[in-house]
Amino acid sequence: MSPGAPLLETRSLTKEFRGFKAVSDVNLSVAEGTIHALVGPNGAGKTTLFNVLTGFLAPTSGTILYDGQDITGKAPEQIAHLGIARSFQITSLFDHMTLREHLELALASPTGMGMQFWRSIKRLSVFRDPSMDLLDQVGLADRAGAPAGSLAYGQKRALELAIAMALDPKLLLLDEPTAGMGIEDVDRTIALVKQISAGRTVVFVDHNMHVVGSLADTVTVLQSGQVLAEGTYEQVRTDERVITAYLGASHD
Ligand SMILES: Nc1ncnc2c1ncn2[C@@H]1O[C@H](COP(=O)(O)OP(=O)(O)OP(=O)(O)O)[C@@H](O)[C@H]1O
Repeated sequence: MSPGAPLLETRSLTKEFRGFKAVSDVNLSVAEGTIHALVGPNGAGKTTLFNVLTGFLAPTSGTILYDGQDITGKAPEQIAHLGIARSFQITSLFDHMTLREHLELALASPTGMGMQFWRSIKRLSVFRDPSMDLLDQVGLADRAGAPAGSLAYGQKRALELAIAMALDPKLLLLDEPTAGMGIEDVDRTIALVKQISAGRTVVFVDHNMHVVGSLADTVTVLQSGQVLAEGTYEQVRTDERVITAYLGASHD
């Protein structure tokens, strides 16, 4: 695949809920090796689009192409196996498990060992070094033996990023990576996403325009399920249609 070719594409992608089009005729093209932001006022369809892209929801119509392959309608596990990882807006950690155990389990899952977790806990030790590498990448190596429940909020989100990285994904989807963070954690997360995006393609949703402006090569603005505008952050920021959409909607 040539550099800059689309790694992820959607064609006329539509998701209806009882006739209501939450995602409507979306043609998205995410170039390989880029960081691509999805923004839009509340209810624009960003989360629904993420859920469809990752197989958590089946589209009503349209096509999703990943690396030239039609992945429309595939299950989340199948999509994950193709190298697409997703971090969630809502935290999914186990408070009593240590950071290293979270990573060991995540690394074991793609091998199938995760299914036999309780029987094979000793065998998970083969994942100790790679777990430490991942924790190191997100600045949490010194907390490896601590229970996840003891982490501060920003550290929990960093741990979730490390878990998403355990798949060594080609495409990383981040759902509001800075939601609920204070400015220091936001800036640390921006730096972290930049660092882990090397050699990967990243699609993220975020309401924080500082984050979008700092990270995104391309920004797609959604409104009422449709693509309203697309371009660099500077281009969409000054687009009259985008300004009107944001002024006319409540957002956080
Ligand atoms: N399961 C569902 N059933 C019915 N309607 C839904 C469902 N999920 C989402 N919707 C509707 O689809 C529209 C898009 O919602 P979605 O959560 O995708 O927007 P969003 O852009 O992610 O918003 P936010 O920024 O608030 O997270 C909204 O009007 C929402 O009420």
